[in-house]
Parts: sequence; structure tokens; C-alpha cells
Amino acid sequence: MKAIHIKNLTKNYGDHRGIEDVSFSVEEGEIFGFIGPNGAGKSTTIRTLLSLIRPTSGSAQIFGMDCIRQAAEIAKDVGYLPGESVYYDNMTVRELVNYAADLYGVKNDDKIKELSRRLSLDLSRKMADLSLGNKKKAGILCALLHSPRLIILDEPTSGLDPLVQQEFFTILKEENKRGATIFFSSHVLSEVQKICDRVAILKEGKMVGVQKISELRANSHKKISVTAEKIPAGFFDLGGITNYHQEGNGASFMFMGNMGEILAKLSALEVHDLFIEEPALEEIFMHYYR
Ligand SMILES: Nc1ncnc2c1ncn2[C@@H]1O[C@H](COP(=O)(O)OP(=O)(O)OP(=O)(O)O)[C@@H](O)[C@H]1O
Repeated sequence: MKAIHIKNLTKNYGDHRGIEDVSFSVEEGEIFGFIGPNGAGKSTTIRTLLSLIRPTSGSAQIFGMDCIRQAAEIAKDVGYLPGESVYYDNMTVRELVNYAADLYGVKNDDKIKELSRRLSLDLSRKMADLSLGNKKKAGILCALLHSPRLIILDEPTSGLDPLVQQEFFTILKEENKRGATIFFSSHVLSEVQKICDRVAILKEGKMVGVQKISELRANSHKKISVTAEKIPAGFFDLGGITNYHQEGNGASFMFMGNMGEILAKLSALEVHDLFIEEPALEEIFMHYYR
């Protein structure tokens, strides 16, 4: 069963481009990343999925249900953390989560207590007095408290400090283990690689591709830096080399190909230092954004 199935989805805001002809699917049980720079159209896609805005054309389904016609039914199965949230300032966190729990018919308080403890969120505080990160935690609580089948998170980590972020990822992995599908939008590529199985890449409103994180890495270039007694000009004249820089007795470049060729070349040098590194996911993605 597909948790999410989007087909040729287009949303224009008058003359402004939102998203154009976006298609992809998320399998039930996946942790799926949705990546793109600010303004790429991630929130537009999510809001269309949840029927908060209407598409210009195309269709979307969640668990086989039509996102427009069956929006109310879908909402019971979904937990959603918006990118930007506006809350009732006068409510305490406790009042807010009780309100959300009532909406979803959640009677048991254990999960609320456990999540607030693990995220270090004080339930007695007023929403108006919370920092951005603590407001985010309250939003996370509201998105998870009913143990939904599908969790949709729009830029969930902005404002969370690193320790809380780590705990939040552990919680998400546990939610995934109990069977929840997780759809995670972000412009921070390094955090997506920590948790997601596959990613969809969005650029200027259009899909660039969907790939497994493991494949992205397997197909990737290696980053090589060498310092040696003397490196003749244009010494590394091999195929598969890009971003070549040479200065003084150092050279650095990206390489994709048979590493033996590089080692054969290096054996002709008096090498002082050699680094062969996996590039960050950011660098792997860069060729999509050129
Ligand atoms: N209500 C709106 N009216 C007009 N244009 C909009 C509206 N909402 C979004 N857009 C435009 O649609 C495009 C996609 O925006 P969207 O917010 O979906 O991107 P995003 O990838 O979620 O980025 P961000 O992380 O900055 O929110 C942008 O060019 C944005 O300016």
C-alpha cells in the first residue's frame, strides 16, 4: 500500500509558481525525505496533500484515499507539524495538547507525559512565553500524541538544539518501528541522511528525482587531497576528475572511477599527506542544483 501517491500535481498562486507537475510515491513504513532549498515548493506540496490548499491540477492520495474528497477521513490517520505555526497565545502547552488529544479522541495521557519529558517541554508554560524551539516541541507533541499512521513534518528541526534534535530522531525511529510512515521535509541535507531511507529532490517547483540515500552515496565522488614533495602541473590528467585545484605542493579534486588509477599516479610522487573522503550529502546534491 502506498502511504502517499502524488500524480502530476500543479499549484499556481495566481501568476506565481508554486509547484509544477510533481509526481512521486511514498511506501507505507518508509522514512521519506523531501529536500529542496527555500521556496522550492515543499510546503506547497504538503499543504496540497492535506487539502489546506487546492491544487491547480493533478491528484494526490493518502492510503488510497483522495486528498480532496476524503480529506476529513485522511486527517484521522495523519499527524502534521506545519513549518510555521500560530498558536493561541493564552493557552498553556497542557491546554493545547489536551485540545489536540480531544480532537483525536485520545484518552490516555501517558504518551503526552512521556514525549514532554523526553523533549524537555514544560507543559505548564504559556504558549506566548515559549521560545521558537519550545513552540516547535509543542507542535511535535500535537503531531505525535495520537500515534498516527502517517506523520508529515515540515522543517521539524528548525529551532531545536542538537541534543533535543537527537532525541527527536530517536522518537521518530520508534514511531517508524511501530509502523508509522514518516514524511520529512527539510533544506538541511545532512539531517535527512541520518534518518531517511529515500529522498525526493525538489528544485524551483519541479521534481529533480527520487533516490535511495544508500545509492546517492554509492554513486558519489570521492574527495581527494594530497600534499607531496613536488606535484608537476596538470599531474592528475585522468578521466573522472572534477573540481581540480593545485597550489604549491598541494592538490585537491573530486574523483569518480577506479581508485587504483589514482593510487598508481600517487606512487610516482613523494607523498606527505593523503586524504580520501566521502563528500557530504550537500556536495553530492550540488550537481542537481547547478
Ligand atoms: N500564498 C502564496 N502566495 C503566493 N505565492 C506563494 C504562496 N505560498 C507560496 N508561494 C510561492 O510558492 C513557491 C513555493 O513556496 P513554498 O513555501 O512551498 O516553498 P518551500 O520549499 O516550502 O520553502 P520554505 O522552506 O521557504 O517554505 C515560492 O516561490 C513561494 O514564494
